[in-house]
Amino acid sequence: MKRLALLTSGGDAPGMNAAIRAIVLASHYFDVQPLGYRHGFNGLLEQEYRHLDTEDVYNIIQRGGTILKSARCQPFTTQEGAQLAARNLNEAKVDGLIIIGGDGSFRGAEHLSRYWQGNIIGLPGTIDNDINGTDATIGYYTAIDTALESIDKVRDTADAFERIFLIEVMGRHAGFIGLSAGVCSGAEQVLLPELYPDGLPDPQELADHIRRAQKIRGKCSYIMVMSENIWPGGATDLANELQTRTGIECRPVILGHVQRGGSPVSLDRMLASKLGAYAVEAMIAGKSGIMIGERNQQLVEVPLQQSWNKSKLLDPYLVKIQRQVFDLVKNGNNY
Ligand SMILES: Nc1ncnc2c1ncn2[C@@H]1O[C@H](COP(=O)(O)OP(=O)(O)OP(=O)(O)O)[C@@H](O)[C@H]1O
Ligand SMILES: O=P(O)(O)OC[C@H]1O[C@](O)(CO)[C@@H](O)[C@@H]1O
Repeated sequence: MKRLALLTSGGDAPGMNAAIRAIVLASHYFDVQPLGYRHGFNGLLEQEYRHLDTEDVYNIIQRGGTILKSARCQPFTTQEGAQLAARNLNEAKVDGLIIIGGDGSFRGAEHLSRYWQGNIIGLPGTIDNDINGTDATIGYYTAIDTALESIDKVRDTADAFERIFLIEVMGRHAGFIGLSAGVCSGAEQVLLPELYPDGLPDPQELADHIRRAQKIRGKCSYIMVMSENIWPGGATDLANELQTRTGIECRPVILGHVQRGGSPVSLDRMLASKLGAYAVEAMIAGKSGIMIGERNQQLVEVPLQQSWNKSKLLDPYLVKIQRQVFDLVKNGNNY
């Protein structure tokens, strides 16, 4: 292993820079030359890369985003795209490629491996935490805290005005951010894709829950945390629907891309640092076709396909306590 390349792909996530830093420092430590490709898989198609020195990763561990930039790349998904990427990697004399991204990026890794003989290792980097085989993904913990900071603030004003708020968080297909932010903010209701596998939540049930809260507690604040995509038209349309059904004002708040930014929290920096350094060691040991993850504080090597061919499950105990034990409205409690 003489020359190792790395790129960040898909939605950026806080901690990607910490992973880049770990890979670059470990590469230099083990006498391997690191190349950084920019703009995800686009960089492979455009030969947009440069050598990374230790000074390139100085002072980035605390920064959100990714110094290599990230992107989605449709042309890469074709046979011609992957063949071009393979040719370019060979031309740049790259022996191994580390891809930091989500499950889509890992599918891209598999696609590339059909045309390129070099070693490929994935590092789970996405705020969604929807990658099977690792307890957490780089960026997830920061996204929860970012969402929480906003939800706590909304609660203050909701409490003062005794209002109903629907707060939309990220996670198109996965409710990890929604569940964690809901539990940690003491939300009265959480709407997550995993809870409604066969369709939409019943708006009448949701309206009844709000009405019952007010019957038990009197006029009061009420927070519903919902994953994006759970309702057509999102929080705005659902707020309108529930306002019509309850006759009570319901306000939407869409947190959006703020959840992707910011300085990574310590857990994300730690995870990224471990996974990044280990990925280099695994490369040098000749490993390929794997994702490096962490389970029960142990580093694990997971075949890339396993990272997406099985859905990662929400913590069932957390779901249970949120929906049963903590549902004071359903339990008829006025606190
Ligand atoms: N089935 C596939 N075959 C080949 N390449 C793919 C495939 N799926 C995704 N990719 C490549 O990976 C890129 C990133 O994938 P995607 O947009 O799904 O993000 P991701 O890595 O899942 O991250 P996140 O979920 O955090 O946004 C795509 O733009 C595409 O270039
Ligand atoms: O920024 P984009 O391309 O609209 O992607 C948004 C999606 O990316 C994610 O932030 C994951 O990175 C999802 O939670 C969200 O649905």
